[in-house]
Amino acid sequence: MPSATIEDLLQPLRDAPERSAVLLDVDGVLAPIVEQPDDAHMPETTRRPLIEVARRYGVVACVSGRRASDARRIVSLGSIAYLGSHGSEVLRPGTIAPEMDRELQAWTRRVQAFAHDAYGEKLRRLRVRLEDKEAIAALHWRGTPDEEDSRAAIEEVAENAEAAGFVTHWGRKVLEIRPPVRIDKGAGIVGLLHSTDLAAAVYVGDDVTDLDAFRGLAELQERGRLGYALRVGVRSDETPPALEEEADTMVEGTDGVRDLLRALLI
Ligand SMILES: O=P(O)(O)OC[C@H]1O[C@H](O[C@H]2O[C@H](CO)[C@@H](O)[C@H](O)[C@H]2O)[C@H](O)[C@@H](O)[C@@H]1O
Repeated sequence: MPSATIEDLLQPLRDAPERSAVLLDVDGVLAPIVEQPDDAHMPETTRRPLIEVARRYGVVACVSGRRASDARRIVSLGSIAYLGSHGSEVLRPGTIAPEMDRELQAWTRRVQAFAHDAYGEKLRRLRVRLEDKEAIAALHWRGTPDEEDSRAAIEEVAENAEAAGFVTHWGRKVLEIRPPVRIDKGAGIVGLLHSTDLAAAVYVGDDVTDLDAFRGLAELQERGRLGYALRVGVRSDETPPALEEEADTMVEGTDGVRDLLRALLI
């Protein structure tokens, strides 16, 4: 039996667009991975079908590890929702101020103080970059002169962070130092969609944090809020094995995502 094409898998969404949700991760999905997080951008060839998808489908949202406002800056579309800080923040369509999880917000000063102390001479010399996401601090080593040494130095920081009671999370050449509160893209999605009645939804992601989002779709199905769910992984040279295992299908890089958006419009 030939395996189903992406068009076949998207058919339940295309059959009922106004009762379907299109949920997209940002970095590595809509925006190609680049060395400097500030340089990330979404190509115009992806932006065009995304605008049309936002017009046609009932719910369209970006679900990112970045601050919600930062995700919106990159995608630059005001008519859709943004779930930031891995689902802990929501920026609703047309609004300016994001709603942030209060428990998470209460940790901001403690996380920033730890990150300030940890980001010392050694990490600066290795050219590791610190990204301040308020209640989450991220240390990036992509493109540093010695990525191996940088990662080793960051591993020490991770040990200290755990010992100090924070939670650490490894992503694509990035360590996140997080408060010990639940941070989960799946919970964010369930929060956004818990009162809807959706025929179908697709989630597209490229990293381990997106597995929670896959599980969020399953939770909505269990609660009777969602019919058909499609989990799409985006392949790269950094694909975590668990993503391939849990995805219903894989597409090739950000070009594959652009093609998926186009296929939603056929
Ligand atoms: O959930 P996402 O939208 O995929 O966000 C995950 C992280 O994305 C960013 O870091 C990643 O992309 C950078 C730009 O391409 C790249 O330089 C870095 O190596 C990647 O880890 C962002 O900076 C993080 O805050 C997000 O958590």
